[in-house]
Amino acid sequence: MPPTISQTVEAQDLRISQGKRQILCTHTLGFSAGEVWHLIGPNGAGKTSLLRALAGELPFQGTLTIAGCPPGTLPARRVTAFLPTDAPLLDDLTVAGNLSFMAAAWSRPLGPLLALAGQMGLDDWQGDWPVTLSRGTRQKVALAAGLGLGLPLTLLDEPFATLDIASRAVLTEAIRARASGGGTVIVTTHGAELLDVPHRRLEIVAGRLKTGTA
Ligand SMILES: Nc1ncnc2c1ncn2[C@@H]1O[C@H](COP(=O)(O)OP(=O)(O)OP(=O)(O)O)[C@@H](O)[C@H]1O
Repeated sequence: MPPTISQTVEAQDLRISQGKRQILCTHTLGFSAGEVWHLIGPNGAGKTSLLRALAGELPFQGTLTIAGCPPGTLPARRVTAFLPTDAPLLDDLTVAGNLSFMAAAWSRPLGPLLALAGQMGLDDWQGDWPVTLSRGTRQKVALAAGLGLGLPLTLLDEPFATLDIASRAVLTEAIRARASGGGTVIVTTHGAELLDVPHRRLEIVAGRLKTGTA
């Protein structure tokens, strides 16, 4: 089982840049177990950049820790699922192979990944190769894998964007369930998809992160 973590993310004097331009800063920030955060802001505000910094894919200045460890280090990666838009799949494995690989790589049971895949209508696609799938279907595979792992920190970048209506409902429920199970979930959307999920707001305003209630 992944460790239970009460304070999943902590940041102090965090500054994130793209090239030479600082795009985001915050004095202090903390995300705890069981919380869903809706990360919002206009196009280009820095939402993806923040998620990439949390996932260890973008350098930053200041202090940022995931479960007490710097992003990108092995202990932090073991507890983080990052689902970017167009999340990559392993193209030389079938859909079923991708799900099995993810479960094995994270030492997690395969059942929840398969269950979520089934709820998203992927049962008929298990033997297919990712390269033959539509963008939305690929995204479903990635979401089933990422959320099915049940890791302490789940980062979802516009996860609803390519999903059909039925799968949007499945995803909403999976986000709610992940938080109920003690996970921290950070979700970017430009819409009101999280209306039915208890959550807090994390807004980027003029390059600064502001927290609030939904
Ligand atoms: N690889 C890059 N090199 C240079 N600048 C970049 C790069 N990626 C993003 N940026 C810039 O960083 C800023 C923040 O981009 P980011 O993708 O984080 O915004 P976002 O809030 O996720 O936007 P959107 O809602 O459009 O997805 C933008 O001004 C963007 O132009």
